[in-house]
Amino acid sequence: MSDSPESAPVQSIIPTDISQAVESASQDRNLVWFGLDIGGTLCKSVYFETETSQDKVESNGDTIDIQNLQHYLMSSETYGSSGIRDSKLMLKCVTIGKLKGNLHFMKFETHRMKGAMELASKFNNVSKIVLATGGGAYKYKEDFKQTLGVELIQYDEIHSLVFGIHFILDNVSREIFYWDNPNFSDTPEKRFLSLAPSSVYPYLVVNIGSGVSIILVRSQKDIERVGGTSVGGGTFLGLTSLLTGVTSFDEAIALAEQGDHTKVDKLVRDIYGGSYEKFGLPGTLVASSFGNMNLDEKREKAKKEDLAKACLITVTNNVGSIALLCARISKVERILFVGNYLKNNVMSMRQLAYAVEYWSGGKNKALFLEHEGYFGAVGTLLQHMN
Ligand SMILES: Nc1ncnc2c1ncn2[C@@H]1O[C@H](COP(=O)(O)OP(=O)(O)OP(=O)(O)O)[C@@H](O)[C@H]1O
Ligand SMILES: CC(C)(CO)[C@@H](O)C(=O)NCCC(=O)O
Repeated sequence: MSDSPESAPVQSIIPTDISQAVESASQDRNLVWFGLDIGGTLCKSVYFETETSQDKVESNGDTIDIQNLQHYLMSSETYGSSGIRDSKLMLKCVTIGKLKGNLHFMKFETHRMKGAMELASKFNNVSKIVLATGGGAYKYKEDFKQTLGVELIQYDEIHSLVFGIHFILDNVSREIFYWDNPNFSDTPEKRFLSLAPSSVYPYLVVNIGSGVSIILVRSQKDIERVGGTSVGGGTFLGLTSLLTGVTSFDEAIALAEQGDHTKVDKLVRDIYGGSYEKFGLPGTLVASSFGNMNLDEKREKAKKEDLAKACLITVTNNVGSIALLCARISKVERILFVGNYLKNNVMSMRQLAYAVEYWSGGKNKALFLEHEGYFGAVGTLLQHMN
């Protein structure tokens, strides 16, 4: 089988040369289950701590490594230089396939994959196979085999995402939320919706990762990638780093929180002196992102904070308007925004909520999910175990 994504099947097809390994790992009930979503910026990892692995701890020769692994993962919420565990998202007592257990959510920067593998190599024999999706499931397949002797079983990233969303909606009651009055009050209310997966269809899912994929989901299995844009979370992080010198996403967000993008962007009112009423464009609308930065006097006054905020608004508005166009073309009202760009990024969520509500005349609503970046990784476990 080719490792190229172009030739990837919808679900994993296990090649002959590893089918035996997979078969024996499945029969032997793999001791430790990991689902990875190895993206362009972040590697998301879901660890399924099962009752089975607890049984094995008592009776198996691999006992020490499993206990060490479990202890290593659970005794801290940070690992190495970029790894973190999102302990608040942990799910207790979920059932996947025939197994019950707890789901733990972790992530680290993909460019640190080599270090992560070195770390993993310290826990021998705990897993013969690891389920994986995202571009890195292809890019790092051989490295996993060579370094760890682990077979990466590949699953398609968009199908994994949708399977993961469906499962989480089915298992978590406070998952979907929206922002009430996103632009009219200083502290907009975050409100949860209880929507059964079956009543959420059809919907558009806008996955804001490094780049952005927009998927029309008619049912769990009837999905279509209806759009995308290369201007996504990677663009925000890249441009903000370039313009302000920040070195992390958290720093970029913190800077943007203090900024004023109107010092950088050219607004409708800068051009009209007010609103462009005939076509419903308010004076405060951005007419041209970064459109004031060709002027020396404006450039001198723009602070790093303002530049960071302008980057955030540029990316967010662009994603919002492409999402809305896709929703119109696809004739759907519900738009779910996911992906790690939204992590601790209330500014972008509010902006998306406001833009979607405003430009659709209240017809469309922007919805968000608590497990924002982990659906793909969860989806690999579901596809393999069900
Ligand atoms: N700790 C972090 N480090 C780097 N980027 C972060 C971090 N937290 C949030 N982000 C944002 O999340 C984006 C990556 O999101 P996500 O993990 O959903 O995508 P990805 O899977 O890496 O990308 P793609 O799906 O395009 O391959 C980054 O581009 C950045 O904007
Ligand atoms: C390439 C992927 C699918 C990798 O997850 C993502 O980064 C993406 O959808 N980028 C946008 C590509 C485009 O449609 O222009």
